[in-house]
Amino acid sequence: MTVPVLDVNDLSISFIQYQAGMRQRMLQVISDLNASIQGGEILAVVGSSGSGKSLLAHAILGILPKNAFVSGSILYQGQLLSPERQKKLRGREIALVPQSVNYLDPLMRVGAQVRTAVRRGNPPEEQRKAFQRYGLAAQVEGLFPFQLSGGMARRVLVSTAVVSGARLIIADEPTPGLHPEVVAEALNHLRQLADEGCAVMLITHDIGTALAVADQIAVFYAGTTVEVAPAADFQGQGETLRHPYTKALWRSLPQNDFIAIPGFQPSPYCLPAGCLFAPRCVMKTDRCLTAKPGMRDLRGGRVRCDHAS
Ligand SMILES: Nc1ncnc2c1ncn2[C@@H]1O[C@H](COP(=O)(O)OP(=O)(O)OP(=O)(O)O)[C@@H](O)[C@H]1O
Ligand code: NI
Repeated sequence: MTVPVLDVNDLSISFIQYQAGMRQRMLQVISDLNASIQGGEILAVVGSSGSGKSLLAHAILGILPKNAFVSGSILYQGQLLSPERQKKLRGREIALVPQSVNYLDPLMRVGAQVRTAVRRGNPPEEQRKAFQRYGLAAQVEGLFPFQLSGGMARRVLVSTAVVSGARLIIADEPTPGLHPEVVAEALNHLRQLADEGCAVMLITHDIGTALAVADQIAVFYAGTTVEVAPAADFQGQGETLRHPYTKALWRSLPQNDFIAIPGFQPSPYCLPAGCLFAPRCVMKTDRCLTAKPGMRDLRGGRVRCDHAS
């Protein structure tokens, strides 16, 4: 088997919080999270707000806040991603396509910004090649970020990732608020990069977006991975899916049963003792309320549920 470009094993993240009287406590926000991406593959990370998607991206890039305490391991090309290695690879082999144009410097022309990201070759030449590839007219390089439309801004952001020559591309929520054509275009760009051999992590809360381009879907819930499934398993009534949450999420979509899952995702301040989904689960037993299920292989995917079959 080939070595995955990215391999996240049992990642946990806690924040040290100081309370009155110098007391401190650890707030666990990510628990035993797993994810892995091969070159040529798009892994979509799907989960509702607060499930830990952005924290995973920040942990990979090495840009977590200073009070974060991390355990578990993140391997890049089979080797541990130490803080030194993260610093060396960030913006070179590992690139972020950020959420919005706000990540661009508002006072710098976009062509110049993209040129500073070039790691190989002649910067103006590489920048122009990227703009041409993404259908940005030559005069766009002279514009400031506020002069770009939403679609142009996405193309500039993806150009920045491409000129860096990255092997691992992390795209955080590239879609909300964009026109459907722009969304489709942004997703196509990610697909092209994967087809050229990159490993792509697409972070989204929308399963529809994920299914449009991803090979694998990792479903996050309350800071952990409950399931990793091939995209093709999201079909019909969800019979081929593994975790009760994934099945319920799939059936809750408007195009399916459109029935919301009762209850709420627990906050890091009051996580359940056993399975994090147990309080909302129709399959729970007494054991689920006390014992945390591990992640296991099942039918070509992975699941964190003792009852899944
Ligand atoms: N610096 C921090 N200190 C304490 N808790 C934090 C910190 N940053 C994030 N969290 C908590 O960690 C959890 C995961 O946050 P994260 O931003 O990764 O969620 P997300 O899945 O990206 O959500 P969204 O879809 O809204 O972007 C949330 O409960 C959030 O409140
Ligand atoms: Ni986020």
